[in-house]
Amino acid sequence: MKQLGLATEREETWLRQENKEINFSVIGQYVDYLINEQGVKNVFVNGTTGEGMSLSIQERKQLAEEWVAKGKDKLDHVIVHVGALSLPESKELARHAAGIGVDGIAVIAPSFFKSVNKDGLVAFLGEVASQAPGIPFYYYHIPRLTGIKICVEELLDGMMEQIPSFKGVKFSDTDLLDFGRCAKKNDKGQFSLLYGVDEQLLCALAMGATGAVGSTYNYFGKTNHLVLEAFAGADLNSAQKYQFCVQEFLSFVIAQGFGVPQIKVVMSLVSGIPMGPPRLPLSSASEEFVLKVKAKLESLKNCPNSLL
Ligand SMILES: CC(=O)N[C@@H]([C@@H](O)[C@H](O)[C@H](O)CO)[C@@H](O)CC(=O)C(=O)O
Repeated sequence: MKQLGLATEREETWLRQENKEINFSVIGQYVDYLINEQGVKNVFVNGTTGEGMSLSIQERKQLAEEWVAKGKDKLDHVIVHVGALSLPESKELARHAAGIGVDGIAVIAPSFFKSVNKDGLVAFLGEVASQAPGIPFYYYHIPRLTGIKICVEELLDGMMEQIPSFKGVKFSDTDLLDFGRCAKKNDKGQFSLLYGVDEQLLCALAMGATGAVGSTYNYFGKTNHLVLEAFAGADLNSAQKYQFCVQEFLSFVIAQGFGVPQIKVVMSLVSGIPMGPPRLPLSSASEEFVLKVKAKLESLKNCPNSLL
C-alpha cells in the first residue's frame, strides 16, 4: 500500500471530476501498474467494472483500441467485452475488436427480455461470434446483473456445437453446482473456465476453474497469484490463508455495500491512479465509505498474508 499517500492527493481530483468523460490518458500508466505492482498481464475490457454497458459504442471502441495499443508487447491477453442489448451493435463491436487484433471477445446475455431461452441466446452469441471468426469467444455469465439465469452447463453443448470460435466461459456466479457441471464437461480441457466471484476463487479452483477474471485482481493481484500458486502446488493451507485474507477485506466492504462505485474507490486508493466517478445511473461512493476503506486497507498492511 505504498501508493496510499499519492492516492489521497489524487482522490480530490476524481471526486471533483464532473464531466464524467473517459480519461483515456491513464490507460498506459494503468497497464504498467497492473504488470509491475500486481503481476497481472491479462485484461478484460469494457466489462462490469469498466461499466461497458453504460458506454457508447464509440467510447467502447476507443477504449478497446487504447488498451490494445498500450498493452502491445506488454500484456499477454486483451479480451474485450462486446455484448450489447442490440444484436447489430454487438456484431459491430465484435468486428471492430477483430479488426484491432484483440486476443478474445466476450458477450454477456442481452437482458432486457428476461424470457430468452437457451436456443435464442446461443443463436445471438453465435451471430456475434461469427463477426470475429478467428478470435476466441467467451460467454460472460453474470446472472445477478443480467437476470438471465439459464444454467451455463445447458448452454455449453449449443455453444460448443454452433460457435466454432468458442473458447470458454467467464463465470461470475456463486452457483458452484452449475460451475462443477461445466467443469465435468471440460474433462479434456477443451475450453477455459474463468471464475469471477473473487471471494470464492479457491472453491472454484477445486471445482476445475482454469483461470479467473474479476475486479479484485486490480488491487489484490499478487495475493491472488499466491492463491493460484499454492493451489497448483497442492498447498491447501497456504491457499486458504491467502484466500481468507482476500475474504477478510471483501466481507468488510460487502457489508458496507460494494458495487462498481466502491470498487473504483479501492482501485484508485491502491493504484494511486484515479478511476474517476461512475457514470449515471450509478452514484459515487460516499465519503464515509472512502474513509472506512482507507482505514481497512491500512490495517491490512499488517496482515502477514497481505502483499498490499
Ligand atoms: C458484480 C461484479 O462486479 N463482479 C466482479 C467480481 O470481481 C466482484 O467484484 C468480486 O467478486 C467482489 O464481490 C466480477 O465478476 C466482474 C468482472 O469481472 C467484470 O468487471 O466484468
